Parts: sequence; C-alpha cells; structure tokens
Amino acid sequence: MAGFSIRGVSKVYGGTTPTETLSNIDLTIEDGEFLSILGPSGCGKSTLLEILAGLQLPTSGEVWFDGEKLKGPGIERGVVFQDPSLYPWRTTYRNVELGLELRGVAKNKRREAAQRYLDLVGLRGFEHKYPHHLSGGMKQRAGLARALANAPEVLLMDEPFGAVDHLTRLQLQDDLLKIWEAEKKTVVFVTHDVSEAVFLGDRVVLLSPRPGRINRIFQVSKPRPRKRDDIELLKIQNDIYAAIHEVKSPESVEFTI
Ligand SMILES: Nc1ncnc2c1ncn2[C@@H]1O[C@H](COP(=O)(O)OP(=O)(O)OP(=O)(O)O)[C@@H](O)[C@H]1O
Repeated sequence: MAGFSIRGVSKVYGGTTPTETLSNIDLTIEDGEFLSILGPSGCGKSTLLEILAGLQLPTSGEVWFDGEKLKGPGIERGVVFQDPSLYPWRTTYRNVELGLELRGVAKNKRREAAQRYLDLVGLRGFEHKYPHHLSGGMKQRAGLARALANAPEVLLMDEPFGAVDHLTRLQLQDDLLKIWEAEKKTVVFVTHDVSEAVFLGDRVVLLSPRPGRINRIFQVSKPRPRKRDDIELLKIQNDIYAAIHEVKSPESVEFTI
C-alpha cells in the first residue's frame, strides 16, 4: 500500500529569524492516487515534497508510508526535480541505469530495466547520446526514466515540467499520465500551474502561504482521457482561482493559467 498519512506536520526552518514554512498539515494520500499540490511561490510545496521524500524531517507531526513512520529517504520513493541533473559524462542509458548500478544490480538486469523505461518515456534511439545532445524535454524524460528504473512505488515530482516550453510541457503531461496508468504508481506532483494541477490530478491540494497550510482540497472526478478544455475541468480551475483570491495575499496570485 503505497500511500502516505501526514499527521499534524509543521516545519520551521532555523536561522536568525526562524520561519514556520508549513503549519499543521493533515493529509492522506491514497495508494495509486495522482495528487497535485498547488500553491504560490514560497508556500512550502517543495518542503512538503521533501518531507515525503525523507530529505527533510518535520519539526513536529509525523508522516507514515506503507504502515511505517518515515525516517529518511527510501528507494520506494523516487524523486523527480525540475532540473534532472543528468551526469554530462554518462550517456542517457548510463544515466538511467545509475541507481541500479549503485545498488550492485547485475549488468543484464540493469540493461533490461533501463531499456524498458527509456522506451516507455519515448527515448528509444537516444540511449547512447550524451545529455548535451538532448532537448530540455528529453532530459526531463531521461530523469523520469532514471527514477522509474529504480522501481519506486511512488513518484514525487517537484515542478518537473517547469523549465520546458509550453507545447513540450503539454506533451510531457500526456505522456506522464500514460506512464502513470501503465505503471500504477502513486504520484505526488508539485506545480504552481492551475491548469496542469487540474488536468493531471485526481485531487488538487491548494496550499496557502506563510505559513503553508491546506487551503482547500479539490476533487477532480472527470475520467481520463481528459480534454484540456473540458467544461468540468475549467469549472474546477475557476473554483481554484476564486479560492486563491479569497486568501487576498498579493503574492498568492503568482499562478500560471
Ligand atoms: N533549507 C531551507 N532553509 C531555510 N529556509 C528554507 C529552506 N528551504 C526552503 N526554505 C524557505 O521555506 C519557504 C518555502 O520554500 P519552498 O521551496 O518549500 O516553497 P515552494 O512553495 O516550493 O516555492 P517555489 O514554488 O518558489 O519553489 C521559503 O520561504 C523558503 O525560503
């Protein structure tokens, strides 16, 4: 059961002026769910994702995954960042097999897994190219294949398509949904793009800033495949904008339509 139970999680970053970044987050993420986390810049989206990844510990509260209290990172939770940070001296294939290599997986098993996921993300034929020969979208696909090759139960994605052009972004969203449907992973997807959050998610968790709190959770019941101009999705987007404007913070309107 690759679900999370987040109970009363708060995060205070230290320093000369300690800041409460997250306050009292209670959230259950279901096994197999595609959950979007949406909010303005600085509301703590990445911090929450890092807590789920085990890269940060909450200051108070706790997170349970798969029936166990989280204490740190784990192979069952793969992370995909905006910058895929591929090693420039390794080919695409060798970047994708890296995690397996570090864990001592035999070469034939590595090859099998890397090729499977390179195919799945649409990079067949680019296995032997180096990262500088790949477009931004292709690098992001390679980063996704690298995460998938470790066979995680959960993908934790932090604005993974934030740095690619608009059309590539739409294509990557479609492809990610196909992969999610094929692989049956739990996905937690951080974005500040309202339409992306609604198009992708089963639910959209809207965070409000300073400190980051759950403002509202929007259910997106529309079955897939979805059309971007679907009236039901547009209505949810409008409801989200209305909720954002209710908060009335000048910085809480930094969203992409
Ligand atoms: N390691 C850290 N140490 C101190 N403060 C931090 C640290 N990481 C994040 N913060 C602060 O916590 C707040 C929330 O940051 P976070 O990156 O989680 O927000 P976000 O919603 O993901 O923002 P963005 O959309 O701009 O990436 C910010 O004010 C940030 O400066």
